Amino acid sequence: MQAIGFTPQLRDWVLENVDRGVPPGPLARHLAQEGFDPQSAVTVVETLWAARAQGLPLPDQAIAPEQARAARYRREPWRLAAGNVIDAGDCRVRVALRMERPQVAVLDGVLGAEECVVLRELAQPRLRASTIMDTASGQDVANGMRSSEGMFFRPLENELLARIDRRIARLMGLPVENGEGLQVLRYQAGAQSSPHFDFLLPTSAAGRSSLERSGQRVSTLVMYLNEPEAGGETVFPESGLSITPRLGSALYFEYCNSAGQLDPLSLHAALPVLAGEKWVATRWMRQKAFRPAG
Ligand SMILES: O=C(O)CCC(=O)C(=O)O
Ligand SMILES: [Fe+2]
Repeated sequence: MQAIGFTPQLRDWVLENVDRGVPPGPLARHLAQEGFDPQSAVTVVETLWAARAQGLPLPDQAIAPEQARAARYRREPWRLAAGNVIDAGDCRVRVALRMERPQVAVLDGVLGAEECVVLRELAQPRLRASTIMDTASGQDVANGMRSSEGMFFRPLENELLARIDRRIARLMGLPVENGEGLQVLRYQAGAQSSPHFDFLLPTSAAGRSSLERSGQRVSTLVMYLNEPEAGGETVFPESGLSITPRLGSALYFEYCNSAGQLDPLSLHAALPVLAGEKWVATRWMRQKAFRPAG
């Protein structure tokens, strides 16, 4: 492979879109539609995106083969325990599926049916329209990206949460302290969440200060607290993987390796609920102990 050159205009256009939160896959496909060689488009976009997302020096004018190689996400061994059945301390979790890239596992029996009921009941009176962090202002804003309602539990808020926190930490192979407060989301019919990454981008002051306090998010556990009658799958559009919500099961995925590289294939979305409701509880794990803002 030879170095791939690009104009300052192209570079600015890519970076503007990256800073607005547009993922690299769609950006590269857009360039290919505009006549750019498809493979070169992927290399340019992914290398610029990786540098921006990790706050590294940005390539100027051209990308050498070794720069492109260095920027490519290197998958590492699972933080999730090996085997078909994982000892999570107070329960045994069965592995239903493992995928290499994006690094995804589907886990059965993470929560009991009764625990799902109690989490939904505790969360229900505290639900508010979900917010996302606006990449430009760093403010939490209600947004069409996520049409669910949500709430956060405080860490170790009660005995049930403490027990679940310990179980999840053991499962995810990281200390309890690295977990953000458990988030519960309810999607009513029609609600969805658009394709997004769970890791934080240092493109806003709030993103940078959160990264400084607690390090990057490295892995996610989405626990399904009920089963919608239709729709509501969690999908990874770059690989065509779709996970159907099942009561007490969970979707686990990793996207930040020990070098701080971020996996662009971890882009994911929640498809619209077509009938019934969908409830999930999400745990995001950080590189370091989680310290909230303020
Ligand atoms: O609700 C889902 O299926 C996905 C939730 C999600 O992506 C998140 O909470 O970050
Ligand atoms: Fe997510």
